Parts: sequence; C-alpha cells; structure tokens
Amino acid sequence: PIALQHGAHRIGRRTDADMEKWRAYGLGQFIHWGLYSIPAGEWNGKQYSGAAEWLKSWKEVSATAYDSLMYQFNPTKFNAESWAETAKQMGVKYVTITTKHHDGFCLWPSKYTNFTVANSPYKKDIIGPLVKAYDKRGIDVILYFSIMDWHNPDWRYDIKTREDSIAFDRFKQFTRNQLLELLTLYPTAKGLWFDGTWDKSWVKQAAFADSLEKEMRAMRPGLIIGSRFRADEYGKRHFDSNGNMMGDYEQGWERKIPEKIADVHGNDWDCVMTVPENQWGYSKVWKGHIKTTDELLEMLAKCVSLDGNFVLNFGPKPDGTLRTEELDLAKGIGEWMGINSEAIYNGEYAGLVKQDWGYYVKKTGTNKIYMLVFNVPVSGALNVVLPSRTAISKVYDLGNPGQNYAPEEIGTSAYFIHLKQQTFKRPFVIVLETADNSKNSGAQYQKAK
Ligand SMILES: COc1ccc([C@H]2[C@H](O)[C@H](O)[C@H](C)N2C)cc1
Repeated sequence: PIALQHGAHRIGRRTDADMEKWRAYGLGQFIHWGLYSIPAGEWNGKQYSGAAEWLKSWKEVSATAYDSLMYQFNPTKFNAESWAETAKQMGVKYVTITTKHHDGFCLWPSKYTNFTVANSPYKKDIIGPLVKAYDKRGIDVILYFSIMDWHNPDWRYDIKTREDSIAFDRFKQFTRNQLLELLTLYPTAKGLWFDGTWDKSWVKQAAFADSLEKEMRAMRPGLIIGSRFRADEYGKRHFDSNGNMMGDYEQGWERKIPEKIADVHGNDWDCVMTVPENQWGYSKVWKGHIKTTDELLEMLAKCVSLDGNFVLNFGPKPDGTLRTEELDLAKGIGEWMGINSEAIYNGEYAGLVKQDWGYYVKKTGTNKIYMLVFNVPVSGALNVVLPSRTAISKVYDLGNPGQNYAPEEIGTSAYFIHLKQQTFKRPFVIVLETADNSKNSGAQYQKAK
C-alpha cells in the first residue's frame, strides 16, 4: 500500500452505537429547499433543462438577479411539525436537510454571511425548528452542506494564481466557521452529508479537509461523515489511493443502486433518490418518468437487502408546503411500512442466493429472514435455497400471520413456498425462521412426492 497521511483513517465498518443506529435506519428522507424553490426551474418564462436547484448555473440567469430571490423568500405556510409528521407517517428513521446548497443561501442565520434567511422577509431560522420537530419524533437529522458556494466571492474552481490561493484560504476559513457554527447551533445533528466537493480547488485541500474532519469529530464524538467530504493527497475521492473508503459510509450511490453485494465492498452506504428523473429542488415541471410507490418500495427493499439505506428526496414548494405527488408517495410508502417495517428496520444482507421473486433481508442479530416479494412466479412457488444444514423452522406472512405456508422441501436445504393466491396488490413479506439442522437428518417438511 501507498503511505498516506490523508487517506482513510479506518479500514472496515465503524462498530460504535451511533453507526450501528445509522446502519439500522433502512429508510430516510432527503429535503432540498432554498431560493431555487421559488423559480422552480423557470426563468423569464423559459424552463431550465437541468435540475431546478442548479438554476443559478444557467447562463440565462445573472447571479445578482438570482441572489435577489432572497428578498422573496417568505414561506408563510412552512410548518416544521407537519413536515416531520409526514416523515413519521412514512416511516423514515432519518432526514437529510439542505442547510446550504451550491447557491450559497443559508437556511440558518449564519453569522459568517448575510446571504441567509435572517435577511429574507421570513427572517426566522428554518433548520432549528426542523431539527426540533424531527428529533421529537425520533427521526435523526443529518445536515446536508455544500462546500462549493457560488455566492461567496472567495470560492474558486481551481487554484491557479497566488490571488486564488489567498482568496481560497479565506474561503476555507469561512467553510470551517460555518461547519463549526452548524455543529454548535444544532448539537443533536447526527451527521453531515457533504456535496460540492469535486472541483480541483477543494480536491487539493487534502490536509485542510482531513484536519477539519478530525476537528468536527473531536467536537461531536460519534458524528457521521460520508465518503464525499474529502480527497486524499493524491486527489482520490470516496476511496483513497489504497482503495480504502474515506469517511463512515459510501455516498456514491446517487440515483443509482448497487446490483450485487460485491459492489458495496463491505461498506455502509446510502442511496439518495429523486422522484422524477433528476430534480432535487422543487421544479414546476417534472419531465419524464415519475416513480410510483411500488417502484420506490422495490428500491428500498433492494437497498436494505444489500446492506444500505434508501433516502427519498422531497423538494418543498416556496410557500413551505409539500407537493401532492410527494405527499401521496409518503402515504403509500407509509401504508406499506405500517405493515412491513420490521423487514426494513435493522435489516441486513442475508447472504442467500438471490431469487427472481424479490429480496431477502436478514434481521440483524437474529435467525429471522424476510422475503420481500415483488415478482410472483406463474407457478406460485417461491424458490428458497438456504445454506446447507439450515432448515426452515417457521414460515408466515408478515401482513397476514394466520396465513401459514408449509414449505415443500425439494432438495438439500432447498424449498418451494407455495403461495395460496396468485394476484397481489402490493409487495408482501414472508418471514422465515431458520434453524440449524445439522444434528438431525430428518426433513422438517414433507419431501417432494
Ligand atoms: C455535477 O453533477 C451534479 C452535482 C451535484 C448534484 C447535487 C444535486 O443538486 C443534489 O443536491 C444532489 C444530492 N447532489 C449530488 C447533482 C449533479
């Protein structure tokens, strides 16, 4: 391996309680809210083709005109309690909230810039009430923070001249000040979700970023920081020059999900997902495919079955309310979670051969395996292959415990579970309790005739 000062400082997963709690979340909510929510992807009557929260980067938009949106930020219908209640009903265990996106506007009254809610007609802090409302419901808060800041004149995409370097040193102090300010103002925040860290200017700051990460961890023991925050001294991001992940969880799964367990390299990770193809901030027009409840439930199942968390994005409207499409999805997901959440919370990779009917999730620390069924075979028989000398000791339908299945043994530790009905409205979960039967050789269920 290459000698690294600023690469990964830990190999393998964190084993402390804070991280074990993060690992067990299963389902999370992302919230993208800010000035970009006001124009919602439209400017001078024209629709921006990119993501609504990137509007300021459109050549048609002058920075000054965009920044004056601050004087229009007045979400009179904003109610942190109702957002948190929606999230609670949906069954999320954590929320990631934009404190400052790339445009530089701060949803908290930072004392290091005037470009904050404090100088908007709304005046009040947004982050504080959100943290309080979510904490009250037992939903942990992760703060999203963009290093890249298009408002700050000291931001640079690269450091080419002495002037760049002097300006960017000021920017680095500004960034450190804001991060320490966030950790001080919101001490119950469990972690930070960094973004805007891909440009050369920041990638060249391996030593600074490493010491800042250490400083934040010292200030808030247990703080959870993802792989996107910093680069090593050779400019490697997410994984250092020795291939070891930096940070506590892998943040590369943005609008994409790993296919197989080998893709996650034994790391913790979360997948952040948009409802439309690629809109995070509120956008008037949602082009292309809008994901349905069933699609999102399958993404959730797939993430948890591969040792990850699934984080669904919400882009609240400028008036502070949530759009109906998102409220409907939150309701649909919440109804399913109301019945099946034990197959999601504290779930992990079961280590079984993947079958076409859906996804296995193992309940951490138990012999309980959940079968999350999305694709019912025409035979109505769900194939289950367990590790050798493992038998099924109990099978039942999570949503209908009275519905028992007598698995048919079709080979060594191989079974068919015959479904009693052919059509289902929603994905459903069958619970398997397994037992080690290496002691007795007799089959537990009737052999195939
Ligand atoms: C360069 O392409 C990018 C960069 C950043 C993003 C941002 C989105 O605005 C959103 O905040 C997402 C989580 N983040 C990766 C999206 C595409």
